[in-house]
Order: sequence, then C-alpha cells, then structure tokens
Amino acid sequence: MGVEVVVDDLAKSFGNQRIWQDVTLTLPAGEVSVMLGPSGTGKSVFLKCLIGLLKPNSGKILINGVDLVRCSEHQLYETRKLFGVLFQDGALFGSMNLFDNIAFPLREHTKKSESEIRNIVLGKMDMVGLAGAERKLPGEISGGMRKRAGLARALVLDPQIILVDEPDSGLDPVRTSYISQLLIDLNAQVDATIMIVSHNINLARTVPDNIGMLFRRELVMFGPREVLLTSEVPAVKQFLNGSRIGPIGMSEEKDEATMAAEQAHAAAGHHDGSTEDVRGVVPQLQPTPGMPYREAVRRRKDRVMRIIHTLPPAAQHGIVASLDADDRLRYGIGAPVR
Ligand SMILES: Nc1ncnc2c1ncn2[C@@H]1O[C@H](COP(=O)(O)OP(=O)(O)OP(=O)(O)O)[C@@H](O)[C@H]1O
Repeated sequence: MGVEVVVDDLAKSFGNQRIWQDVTLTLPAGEVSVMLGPSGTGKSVFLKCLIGLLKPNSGKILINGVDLVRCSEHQLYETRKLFGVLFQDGALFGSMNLFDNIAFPLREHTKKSESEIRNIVLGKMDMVGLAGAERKLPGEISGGMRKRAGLARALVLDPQIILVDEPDSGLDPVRTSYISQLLIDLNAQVDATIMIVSHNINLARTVPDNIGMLFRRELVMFGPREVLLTSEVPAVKQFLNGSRIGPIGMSEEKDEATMAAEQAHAAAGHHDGSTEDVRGVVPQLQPTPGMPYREAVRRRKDRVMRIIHTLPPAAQHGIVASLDADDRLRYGIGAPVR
C-alpha cells in the first residue's frame, strides 16, 4: 500500500515573491487526491516541493518519519525512490523509443537483467494501454500516448507515491476522460498514494477521494471530495463551476467593486461564461470491470466516517447518500427516509 504524506505549515517563496504559505494537509495512504487552483497559484511548485526538487522555505513534509525539508541528501535520495512522477509533457527523451524511455529508470537505478527489464516494461506498457507501441518514438505519437508512456515510466520502480502534473494538459475532453479512468484503474492495481495537480473540473469532480485548492497564496481547503464538491466557499464554488462570477479574476484576484458589477450583470440575466452548473456530489469513477477492488475505497469510508461529525452538513449528506445498505449496517446508520 502507498504511504501517507504529511505536509505541515509549508511555505514557499522565490526571492520576495511569496508563492504560498500555511499549507497543511495529509495525503492519506493509498488514496487519490487532486490539488486544484487557478493558473499560477503554485500547484506545480507544490508538487516539486513534495518530491524534493524545490526546497520550501519553512514547514515540514513527513514521509515514513523523514522530514524532506530538513533531511540529509542521503535520506532525500532514499525517500525519492518511493516516488513516481508524471511531468506535464511526459518528459520523454525524444531520441529514444518508448521501450527504452520506459526502461530508463530500471537501467539507471537497478541491476536487473535485460530479460527482467523487458518483462517489467512490457507489463507497465500493457497497464497503461500502450502494448505494441514499444518501437515508436515520442515524436511519432499523440499527446495522450506520450502521457501514458510517461505514466508507464513513472511506474517501473513500483512507486508508493505517484505525483501527476496536469494529466489533462493538451488533451481533448474524451482523452482526458480516458486518462481519468486510467488513474483510477492504476490506483486499484497498485494501491499507491496518488496526487494529481490539475485545473480540470471534470477530472476533479470524478477522480479523487480528496480535493484541495490553492488560491491567494494559501490552501483554501483540503478534504474529502464531498466537502469541496458541496462547498459554499466562493472561490471553490466559482472554480468548480468554471464561472466568471466570484473572487477569481483574470490575474487571480478581483476587487470588491468588480465582483459586485459582475454579480449585477449576471443577476440581470447575462451569461457568466460558465457551461457547467453541476451541484452536489457527482458519482466517483469506479475501476473498469475486471480490475481489482480499489482498496482505498474501504479505507477512505472508514476514515471519513470517523470524522464525519466534523464536516459541514452538505458534505455529511453527500457522504451518507453514497453509502449502500452494507455500509449503513457497518456504520450503524438507518435506512434513508423516502
Ligand atoms: N524555479 C522558479 N523560480 C522562480 N519562480 C518560479 C519558479 N517556478 C515557478 N515559479 C513561479 O511560481 C508561480 C507558480 O507557478 P506554478 O507553475 O507552480 O503554477 P501552477 O499553479 O502550476 O500554474 P499552471 O496551472 O498554469 O501550470 C509562478 O508565478 C511562477 O512564475
């Protein structure tokens, strides 16, 4: 099973440009989490801090008892072995075919024989739906296939934590849905802790167990998906509906007067630019039939039911509504009122 990642009071600046501060959250072991936020709010910076590519100014990142912010180079090197990362563009070597690209970490970091490497690479390529494409060069395949290849490469060392930077960037909505399904299927197969950075609303609504959002140099929220999907916090609500109405502006922030003028414009019947008005908790993606049971589901239900009394009423309602008869029995909750 994947490992828990505890982030405590993390802050990051470049020179005197504060990116974010007070970021405190826990990525629960083996669950899928998404970090949302408008462009430029520091999602990729957060991801790079998690893997130790960037150093936060203060705070802690605890993995298996090691604080990545203060640990030795050796501990950082060892802890990094737990990670698999899919960067935005797949970060493939253009001159190597897919097989060699995916084999690269195995050849660099292990002493495995070529026949073992072949078995692992073909297995991972099959897992991401790329069987038969071993000899293709990155320049000969679509963006979606490059992402799959990047994902296969992220998987070859059997990571316990998988970080995925904007899996939807450059993909059409249909290919984005396929990659969303692939991420859930992977989680069912490998049970790793997965953190996805994205601003794709559909992916955020349907894939993760937990959602967080960065805005105005802070973590606005992080919690079970039901909390953000039912949130009345203006920035969260605006973002999840892709609307112009709310505190998020063209260059991140808006003043009160602009907000009031836009609100009045919308109230007068003018369209707010959103094509999405989805309310409440939409169903989460399930693994494709034939895939193993996703262990995170049971663990997450147990975890969320332990803290349900601390969550807002709308989120509680969404969680209870998603329970089946067996769950209700398990958690001692009565039948729904008809
Ligand atoms: N190495 C760096 N040095 C200086 N500034 C940086 C560095 N990396 C990122 N930044 C700045 O940090 C801010 C956040 O960037 P980041 O790429 O993390 O945003 P993001 O939320 O991932 O955006 P997007 O959704 O558009 O990818 C930006 O202002 C960026 O210019």
